[in-house]
Amino acid sequence: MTKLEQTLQQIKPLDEEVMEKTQARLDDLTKPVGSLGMLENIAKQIAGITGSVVPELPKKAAILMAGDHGIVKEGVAPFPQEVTPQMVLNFVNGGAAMSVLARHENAKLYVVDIGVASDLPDVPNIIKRKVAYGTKNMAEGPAMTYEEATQAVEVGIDIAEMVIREGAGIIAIGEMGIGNTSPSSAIIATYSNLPVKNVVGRGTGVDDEKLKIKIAAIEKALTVNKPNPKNPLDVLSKVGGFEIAGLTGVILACAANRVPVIIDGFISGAAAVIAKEMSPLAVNYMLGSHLSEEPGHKIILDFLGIKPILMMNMRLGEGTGAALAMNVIDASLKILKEMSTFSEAGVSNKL
Ligand SMILES: Cc1cc2ncn([C@H]3O[C@H](COP(=O)(O)O)[C@@H](O)[C@H]3O)c2cc1C
Ligand SMILES: O=C(O)c1cccnc1
Repeated sequence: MTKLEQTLQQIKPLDEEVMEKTQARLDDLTKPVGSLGMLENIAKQIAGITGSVVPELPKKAAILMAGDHGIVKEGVAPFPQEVTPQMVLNFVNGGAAMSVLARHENAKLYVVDIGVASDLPDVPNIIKRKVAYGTKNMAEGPAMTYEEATQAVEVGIDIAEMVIREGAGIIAIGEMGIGNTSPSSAIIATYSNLPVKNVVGRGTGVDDEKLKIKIAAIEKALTVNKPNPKNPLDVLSKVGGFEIAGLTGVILACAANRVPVIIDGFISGAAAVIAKEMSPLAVNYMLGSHLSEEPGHKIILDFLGIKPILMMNMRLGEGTGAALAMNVIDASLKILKEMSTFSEAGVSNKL
């Protein structure tokens, strides 16, 4: 059995019995039943994931995967491709938005080169697991081979398992890759059955003219490759990306190891769509972090059936929304653990 097959087999439903006990405790805390809304749902979900009625605050980590995209040759992105490796260095040097927010949340940031188109310097803290030097131009043919896509998913599984072994109890996912809103849009178009123009957005800020070029390039990629939605690896290899595939692996490994995984924005969401198609049970292990400004993100969250915690008008990626949501998730676990029950506090319950 391959590592991917093994991981898929290991994914089990949430622990319903534990969740019932957690719900009973939540209902016994000094507040009207359900009045803490999503804070209660999050705590209950994490109880069901971890199998602990009152989970401890988990050690936090973030995994950021970086890869490049052949489709940039079509002119789909306003920034040049060299920004991908430049930002990888910025992440490990501590100056990127995600570096700041991961520090703010006390989450260890793991930065992985899974498919950057150039060689990165030998500096500490870049995890080098390059599958290839960027994807091929999907407007002309498949972005990756089937084997490369499988390998990238398995790199994601490896990295997540390493991070979990190092003690992480919750993992935020993020990405960096100039052009990656295009493969993400292609994935969403495939699974939503909506026209490309309805799922695509401006990414890092294409103007009206470039938006037309972007839509045409994605439409061409779908026509040329005819990804088969029944086979998520086929979709991933034909119109995906290395960092997207890696994040799919991270999500699946989190689900297999009963670790909550926080989904970031549009691109992380596309990875989550593939993970759901590979294992519908994996969705139970996902927490939605925020609603991105990228219009297709709502379509993704609806497809996954998960709710965003925050609305911050953000559209950056990197895992920034997922990191920020950690604050709320910690708060939900503190509510479950630290609030008094009616009897403990001597507060009269509902008549
Ligand atoms: C400086 C910079 C930092 C970023 N951090 C994340 N992204 C985000 O923008 C890219 C996707 O948008 P598009 O498809 O339009 O290229 C990804 O790298 C994503 O993570 C960035 C983009 C830039 C330019
Ligand atoms: O929502 C995201 O993740 C996003 C949106 C635009 C550009 N980069 C990332």
